Amino acid sequence: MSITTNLPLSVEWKDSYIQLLDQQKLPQETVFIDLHTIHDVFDAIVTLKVRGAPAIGITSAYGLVLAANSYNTASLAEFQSLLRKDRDYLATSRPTAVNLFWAIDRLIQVSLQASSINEAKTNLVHEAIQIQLEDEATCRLIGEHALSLFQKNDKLLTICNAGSIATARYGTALAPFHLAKEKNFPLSVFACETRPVLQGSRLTAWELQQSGVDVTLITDNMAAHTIKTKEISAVIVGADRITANGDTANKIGTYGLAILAKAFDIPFYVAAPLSTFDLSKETGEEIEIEERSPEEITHLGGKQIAPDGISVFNPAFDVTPNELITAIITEKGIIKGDYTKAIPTLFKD
Ligand SMILES: CSC[C@@H](O)[C@@H](O)C(=O)COP(=O)(O)O
Repeated sequence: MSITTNLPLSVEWKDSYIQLLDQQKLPQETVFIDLHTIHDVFDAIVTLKVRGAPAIGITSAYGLVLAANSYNTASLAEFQSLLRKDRDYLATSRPTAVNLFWAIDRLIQVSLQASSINEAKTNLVHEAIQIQLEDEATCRLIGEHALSLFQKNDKLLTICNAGSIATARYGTALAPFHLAKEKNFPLSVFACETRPVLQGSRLTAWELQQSGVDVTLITDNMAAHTIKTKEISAVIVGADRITANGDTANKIGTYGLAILAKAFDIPFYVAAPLSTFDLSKETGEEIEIEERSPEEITHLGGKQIAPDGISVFNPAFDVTPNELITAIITEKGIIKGDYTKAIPTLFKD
């Protein structure tokens, strides 16, 4: 597999601990932090030091490995029960991205199949590494499929950071840009800054600039004007959870872009791995939307920008209804039309 970018890995297993790219410090500083306990992992997820659905999944899987390696019990049943408790603890870190639950449940299954504690510990670390390796291959395939939808010199619009640092590598919505660079295929992208915590300006602008991709930063309220005046050909976004009917939760602001895409009659694409689908939920109504602290809105860079005591509503995600989604791009190919019928075909071998 060829590697397109020199971007650092956002998550790396270092035999006895996790090395994490601190995404809160970007773009000013490229700082790595070491996570030694499941509590370090919980804190890193809650404080967005690691964010992006697949990266949260990978990190939480390694978090369970850290937990498992710390248990001091001779009983396999007790080991499994401790791991289940720690799984439940990590599950309370952030509710919306299903990749978190998907990854930690994979590790629980592995622990239940083991016949000794040593076997469980070995298999758990192998499974976590496997999740990360699979995600890299998956994201590259998503990038190839996405690129097949674009023409030379297309200008796209995106929001948040669904990039290399939100995944094992390449990203989902940003994968076609990394691949286009590798293939000398001219593409450009406008990145919405993504209030309130600026994943677009801090992370996407940084990541694509590092990779030499033609990226232009705009504020979120410039999207309609930009689509019109810059002749944007399509919008492409990532996803945190896709339900059985194709409704898609992603970063707050995504729904608005989907409505704009319809108004301008341009395609609206969602790029996501199969690990982001939640077939236990029929529609987006059932997705829990994380609400985060008011300070993310009332403060910017540590400075207060709103009056004391103001009421704040701070949902971190919104749900785009399936009828606004032109196609969903996955590692298994591109689906469109009746998602309730198309999505199950992705899960057939
Ligand atoms: C490939 S990442 C896809 C999504 O997780 C991404 O678009 C997103 O909404 C991330 O939100 P965040 O709050 O930064 O974790």
